[in-house]
Amino acid sequence: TALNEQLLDKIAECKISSSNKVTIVGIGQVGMACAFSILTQNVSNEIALIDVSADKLQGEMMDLQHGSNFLKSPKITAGTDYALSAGSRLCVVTAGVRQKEGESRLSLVQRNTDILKHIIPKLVEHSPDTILLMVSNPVDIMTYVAWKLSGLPKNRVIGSGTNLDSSRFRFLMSQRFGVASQSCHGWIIGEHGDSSVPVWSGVNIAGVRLRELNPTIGTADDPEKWNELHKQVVDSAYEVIKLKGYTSWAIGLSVSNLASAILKNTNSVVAVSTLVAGEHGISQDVFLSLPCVLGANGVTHVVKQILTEAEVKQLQNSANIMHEVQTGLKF
Ligand SMILES: NC(=O)c1ccc[n+]([C@@H]2O[C@H](COP(=O)([O-])OP(=O)(O)OC[C@H]3O[C@@H](n4cnc5c(N)ncnc54)[C@H](O)[C@@H]3O)[C@@H](O)[C@H]2O)c1
Ligand SMILES: O=C1N[C@](c2ccsc2)(c2cccc(Nc3ccc(F)cc3)n2)CC(O)=C1Sc1ccccc1Cl
Repeated sequence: TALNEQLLDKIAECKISSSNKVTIVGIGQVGMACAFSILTQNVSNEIALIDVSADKLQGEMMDLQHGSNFLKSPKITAGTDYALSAGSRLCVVTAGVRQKEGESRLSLVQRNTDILKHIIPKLVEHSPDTILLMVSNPVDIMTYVAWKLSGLPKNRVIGSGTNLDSSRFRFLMSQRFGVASQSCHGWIIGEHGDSSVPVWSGVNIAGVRLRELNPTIGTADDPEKWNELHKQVVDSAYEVIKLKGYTSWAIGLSVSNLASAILKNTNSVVAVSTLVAGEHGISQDVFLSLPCVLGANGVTHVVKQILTEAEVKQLQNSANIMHEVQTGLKF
């Protein structure tokens, strides 16, 4: 008899799938950092990789599989066929094309929209109950496009939004105070990237608001120039690109953290891009980041922050810009 039978007494069939399957579409720098973070942090042990380049898929799958001995028996599959994604609890989309030299933002958005037209419907076809987590840029617009293409309810279509912006902000805060980043509380909301909004009134350590200690914080006449912290969040993104050509580790860890909230139903409050129509006087169907309660059913609550008039104005301005770009898109 075969060695297998000599060694093992079969009791029952193995289950095909655990209940924590994650599909990652786009296995570039960001997609693979997401996969690696999710596996090494034991957020999931079932990952499907999907892309357009078959060789890269096979290579990345094999390379990850070879690390199985150091992980919790991961099941890693890879291919160009979306049937591989069937039964996913979460689908992370990092597929996209890079801005060409001198390419306009709108043309990049249309090219990335065209890519999503092929990706989103197939993900939903194979996993109708999935949650979509968009990372591709411009992420707030791509999350809106994914919501329209998927037909999923708004709680199950999420963008990584200002999650990375906020984590960079907290890191910079931790550097200035010499306190762990996880003990530095600060929320960046609104549009991901250059036009994000730091909510200075809420920046605190152990509940002690910096604004109460220094009422000029975040304004131009602050002698300690704390608004530099937000500017550094933006500048450091450009700095990393200049130095290594892309970003991967921080966004990978940020996505792994969001995946953990969803798969473990932790109901964590996180900054993510959600449909903000009805919040802070915004009426358009646009996705921007606010503090959201995130669990197994996606975004179940939005925290109603008390914002200054200036902060609300910035959000409404971003909403108008998003809306304008969205109406210019061909689906
Ligand atoms: N939201 C954020 O905070 C944040 C941070 C960093 C990067 N990003 C964005 O993430 C995206 C990916 O960045 P990257 O550095 O990994 O880029 P990359 O070029 O390294 O990877 C993109 C991947 O998408 C794949 N792809 C292209 N067309 C596809 C299709 N039709 N179907 C499936 N896969 C397809 C490519 O083959 C490639 O592997 C970019 O849009 C980038 O701007 C967002
Ligand atoms: O850390 C990054 N790197 C990117 C990047 C990664 C690979 S190539 C460029 C980056 C860095 C700097 C600018 C920028 N702009 C951009 C705008 C619209 C797009 F569709 C794509 C990119 N993007 C992508 C991105 O979103 C980030 S976070 C980021 C960017 C700008 C300001 C603040 C933050 Cl927190």
